[in-house]
Amino acid sequence: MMVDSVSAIALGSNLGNSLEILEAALAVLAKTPRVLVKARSQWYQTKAVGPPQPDYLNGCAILQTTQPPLVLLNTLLEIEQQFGRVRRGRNDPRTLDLDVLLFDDVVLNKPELQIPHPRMVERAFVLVPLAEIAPDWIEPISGKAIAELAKAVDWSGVKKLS
Ligand SMILES: Nc1ncnc2c1ncn2[C@@H]1O[C@H](COP(=O)(O)OP(=O)(O)OP(=O)(O)O)[C@@H](O)[C@H]1O
Ligand SMILES: Nc1nc2c(c(=O)[nH]1)N=C(CO)CN2
Repeated sequence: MMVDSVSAIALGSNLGNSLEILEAALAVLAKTPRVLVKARSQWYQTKAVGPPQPDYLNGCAILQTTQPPLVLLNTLLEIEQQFGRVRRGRNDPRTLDLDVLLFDDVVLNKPELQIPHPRMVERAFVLVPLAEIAPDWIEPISGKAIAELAKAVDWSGVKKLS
């Protein structure tokens, strides 16, 4: 029997027409077999974390899926490629970045997939949009709710797209 799981994902873009790319990526996800888009946050304009580069647009979505974690990761990587992401170094500008943040209460530590996303708890550009749509979800490593984690980070680089 296939059991549905719930996953939180992060979307980001800082190259090209980011708003169009992010909307199109969500549309592709919504048409993907065995994936339902249950909720989506607003888009946020965020100061780039890491080396100097253009601001990002970031947002989050909640998916219901029967795809296991590694299959979902592959789905996301395929969509990234569809939107022309050229992989350079970590933290380089990108047309589309899709990350798995949470997957039920799974903790996974494979080289190709870490869940929860190890850097999510320190990233306002993830926690602020995620708190909009999943404030009560407990991040299983810290044991803290997303709303609580969001309160603990600096929101100054994150503003709702008007
Ligand atoms: N939770 C996860 N979500 C997405 N990719 C992950 C995750 N955990 C590990 N990875 C691996 O990370 C690889 C590189 O990801 P990517 O280039 O998007 O990193 P990044 O976005 O530059 O950095 P960051 O992970 O800090 O956001 C992916 O190919 C994937 O195998
Ligand atoms: N504001 C912001 N900064 C980043 C982002 C991102 O999505 N938004 N992604 C990064 C690498 O994944 C590095 N820095």
